[in-house]
Amino acid sequence: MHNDIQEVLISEEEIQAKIRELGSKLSAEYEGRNPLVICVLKGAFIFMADLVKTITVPLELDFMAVSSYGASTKSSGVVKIIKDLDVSVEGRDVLIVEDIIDSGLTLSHLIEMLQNRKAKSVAVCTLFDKPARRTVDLQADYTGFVLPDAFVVGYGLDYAEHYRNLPYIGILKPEIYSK
Ligand SMILES: O=P(O)(O)OC[C@H]1O[C@H](OP(=O)(O)OP(=O)(O)O)[C@H](O)[C@@H]1O
Ligand code: HPA
Ligand SMILES: [Mg+2]
Repeated sequence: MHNDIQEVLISEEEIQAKIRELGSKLSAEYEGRNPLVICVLKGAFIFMADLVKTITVPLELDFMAVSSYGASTKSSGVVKIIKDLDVSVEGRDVLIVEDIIDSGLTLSHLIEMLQNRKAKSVAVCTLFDKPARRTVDLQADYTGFVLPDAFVVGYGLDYAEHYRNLPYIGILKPEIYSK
């Protein structure tokens, strides 16, 4: 285990098993529909890579980079688009892939934007959800794990850009935040 981690919440094996489950649900749902799968960078990059390998229907993918946390454990409330999509979503079945839903601000902003751009359907698949922290009314269509109200890192999730490469989800030692 990484020296800065106090506790592993979800192991690598549990994450991978859950992703296979999500992949088979999504494969059934999107049969014959050629979805456009959108990865919300940076956090969702590992989940996206593992998830699409478990989806068996033809699909296309694209990437968007947004940021609302910066080097903080609290959302700024302002969702900044750092990189927009390369392709049009008009008339497409869009599946947004997120690592985590916390306040819900990032996703509610994205969903509204994709609907304004006339996507045919917009669904959300998130690996982690912290419903206790929601400030807007939002629910994912597919959820991997429900988490307690604690700041977590690993499997794509960062604290000040670190720990994204950990293959599990963990809680940082408190002294790391106060450095
Ligand atoms: O529901 P919310 O409160 O909006 O929080 C969730 C969002 O916050 C994180 O991204 P962040 O802004 O930290 O960017 P990153 O993915 O580049 O780390 C995470 O990856 C989600 O996109
Ligand atoms: O718990 C979290 N960890 C890392 N990034 C985040 N963005 C929203 N919630 C979190
Ligand atoms: Mg972040």
